[in-house]
Amino acid sequence: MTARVLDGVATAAAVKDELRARVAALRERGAAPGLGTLLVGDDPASASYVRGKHRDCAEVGIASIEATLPADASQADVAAAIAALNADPRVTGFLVQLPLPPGIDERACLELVDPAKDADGLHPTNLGRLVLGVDGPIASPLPCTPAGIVELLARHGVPLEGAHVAVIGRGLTVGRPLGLLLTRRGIDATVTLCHSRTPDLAARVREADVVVAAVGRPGLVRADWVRPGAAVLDVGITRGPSVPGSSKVRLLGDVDPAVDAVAGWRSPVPGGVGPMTRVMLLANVVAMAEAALRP
Ligand SMILES: Nc1nc(=O)c2c([nH]1)NC[C@@H]1CN(c3ccc(C(=O)N[C@@H](CCC(=O)O)C(=O)O)cc3)C=[N+]21
Ligand SMILES: [Mg+2]
Repeated sequence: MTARVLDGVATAAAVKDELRARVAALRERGAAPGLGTLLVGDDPASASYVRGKHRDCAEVGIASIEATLPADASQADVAAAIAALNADPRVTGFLVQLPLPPGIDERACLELVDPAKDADGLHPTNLGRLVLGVDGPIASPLPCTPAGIVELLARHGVPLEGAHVAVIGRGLTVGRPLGLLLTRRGIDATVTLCHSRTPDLAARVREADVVVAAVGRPGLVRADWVRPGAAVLDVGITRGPSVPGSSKVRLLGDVDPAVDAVAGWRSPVPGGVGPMTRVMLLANVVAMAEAALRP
């Protein structure tokens, strides 16, 4: 067997087409959506992700507003930049690119974002709404990677209702909110949320119809861990050694490529969950701009 590909590039393109029409409708009503980004410091991977987000915005007609601060910015500097984005009428949604430099309190910064402009869905109010399972008075933004994973599976016809999902990783942006999303009424998966202290991780993965690996350890999920036919989603991205004779670095996922011989579905790295994460950010910005028009 060779696993079928959960194609994040094609799926994100289809979602973008739908968003383009909604953006055009918003513009006609004088409510042009705008994404703000705050990048602190000069980590090359973070800078490249932020550039990618602005490129995505241009593709669907969303304005983008870039704020940057130097690596030695203080907590007060970051707080002031967040306050400016909260107040900027061009910005209908924004994100603070993570990770922030050492010495900056990430959680404190996330709490300063206006929940109605929280494009990442990581403000405690929005995470709380995810726990409660309600859509608030504003369209509650969902964390982008979990939302992208659910969308990627749905658009390939992989069922979640009644499925047993093993999520590996309990981080703020992926594992923890994904567990909450998958167990919502209407999605109805059963979730085992695994982490670095889970005894016998291989056995937990073997029980799963759907496996999501979000750890950042290359090749962690091995072929003999995977139930034949399972869907395996790879969220890990580790920059490996450069490709010989090229300036390009190899991107390594958390899933051993040998899993392809066993799994029914697999999302690749690159080209799987990453593009879906990016497009769900756009979807949040559009939904928040639409919500801002409602009385
Ligand atoms: N506030 C905040 N929100 C985030 O959503 C956020 C963040 N901070 N910090 C970093 C992580 C990481 N992340 C990725 C998004 C897209 C790709 C992506 O498109 N990856 C390409 C490969 C791109 C490459 O690395 O060369 C792919 O998988 O095909 C990867 C990683 C969002 N994050
Ligand atoms: Mg189990």
